[in-house]
Amino acid sequence: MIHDRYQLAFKLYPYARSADQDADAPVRHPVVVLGGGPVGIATALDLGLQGIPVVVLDDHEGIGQGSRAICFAKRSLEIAHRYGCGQAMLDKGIIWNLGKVFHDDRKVFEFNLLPEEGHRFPAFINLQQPYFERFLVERVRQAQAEGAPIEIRGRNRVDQVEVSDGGALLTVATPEGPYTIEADWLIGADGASSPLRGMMGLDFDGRVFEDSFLIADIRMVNDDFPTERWFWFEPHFKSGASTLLHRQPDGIWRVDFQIGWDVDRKTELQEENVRARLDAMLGDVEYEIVWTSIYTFQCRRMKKFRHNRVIFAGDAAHQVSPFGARGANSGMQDVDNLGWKLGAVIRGEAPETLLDSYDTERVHGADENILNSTRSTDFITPKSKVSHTFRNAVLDLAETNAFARPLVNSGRLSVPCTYDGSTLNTPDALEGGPARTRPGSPCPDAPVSDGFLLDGLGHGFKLLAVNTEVPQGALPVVSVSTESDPEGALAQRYLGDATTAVYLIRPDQHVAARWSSYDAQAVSEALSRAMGKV
Ligand SMILES: O=C(O)CCc1cccc(O)c1
Repeated sequence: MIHDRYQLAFKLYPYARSADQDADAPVRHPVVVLGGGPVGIATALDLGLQGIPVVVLDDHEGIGQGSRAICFAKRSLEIAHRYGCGQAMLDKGIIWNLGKVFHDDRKVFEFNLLPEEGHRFPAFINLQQPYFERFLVERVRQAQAEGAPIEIRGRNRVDQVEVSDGGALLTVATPEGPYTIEADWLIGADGASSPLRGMMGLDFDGRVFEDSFLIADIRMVNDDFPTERWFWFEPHFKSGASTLLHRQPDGIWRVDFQIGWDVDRKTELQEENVRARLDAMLGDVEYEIVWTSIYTFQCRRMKKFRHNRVIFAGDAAHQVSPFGARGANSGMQDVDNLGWKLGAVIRGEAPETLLDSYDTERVHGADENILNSTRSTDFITPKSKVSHTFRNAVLDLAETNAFARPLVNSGRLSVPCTYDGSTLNTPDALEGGPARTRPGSPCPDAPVSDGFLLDGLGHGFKLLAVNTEVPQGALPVVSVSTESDPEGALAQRYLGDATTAVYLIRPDQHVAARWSSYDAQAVSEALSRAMGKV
């Protein structure tokens, strides 16, 4: 029997009997993904679009209710765009770049997350997680129709895993009884409480935060709040020790109230108690409560994300607080990193050890997210009288003194990390090159003659030639000229003080190497290193 753990927002992959259930012996698949959330489906899309057969197993038949993650960062949209569904997300989402911070009844300061032009995507969109997931699944359906070997099996719950050097044997429960399948590679994208992690006896290291937040998603018409992120420390309306406000599509607003550790959840979630907080905040405004929930959080990660042929991604591997929106967004960066590496290993183009770099690079990313998340949580919820006094002094100072503003931390919002020190990087050889595009960096977008740079980079290794000639050879070349960008964004992001540049770009659009001119031997060595062959 398979019980629902939650209600569905969209039923997208109803149970259907698979031929594997009637096979005499367990059928073997190159990749099995556990979990049909954003990370699992994006992994399937990434691999399926490379032509690698993937089976996704999920114990539900679609996407769970509740808006949950609502802030999707520029990098997630760029990744989704490469998969073919970023524009649909952008069209539905609420675009925002600006954040405002308040203390009591005063505005302390505001910040712009994307203070420069020349990017296809904004710093953030707000979009309910069910929509984000639905766009991914709809793209899977389209890709399947075009021949991508992706299968999503709803109401398939993995109850047992036997891991071996060559992969894993899975026992899968279905409404028609259990069956077994084998996987060369098993991806654990089964969420924060990952049953796979439990079955393998693996655990987390990290910190539990003793505080609770009440989420209320409400439908209201209120143009007094613009499309910005508003964060109040100790708000004058006293609905919580802090309060966060975001606008979502469909006239919905997300309010997070910090309500303390020692709370009775049932009482707090009673409608009259939720309304009391909202009324104090909103005054004489009509609204309808759409969804409420209480969350606590932890900042933690698994020691290792790769366990031979089993690889963990997203919340199954690492968790942070919601502040900074680093949860779902870092999961998308995991997929971006894993997809091309696993594809190259399965095709026999790279050694299996390339996947160790997934571990080191994404552990590095998780540590950066955990550090940021921990710092913002400590600032939002000071743990002693002294730190509370210090925190409020910083807020007071920041109101009139710009130097204090970087110390205010209501959540540092998600940006992709730079893989400094990665063994896949070749030492920087572009004299005068900008720091933001040093080896290991995610490529910033830029305007080019026919649109945006990242569209041209697409998937697969590329050579990016800026103001110079590179012969077509083993790698596709993307040639751009700063003449086509009178505003100078391309030059600023990719040349700095140099006049010409050649970049080796990885399939996840991170810089692997850069030089001032083309040198076939140097490119060939850098490519080998980026494929984990050196
Ligand atoms: O603005 C932020 O820092 C994140 C907002 C957010 C993200 C996910 C859930 C949630 O309740 C708030």
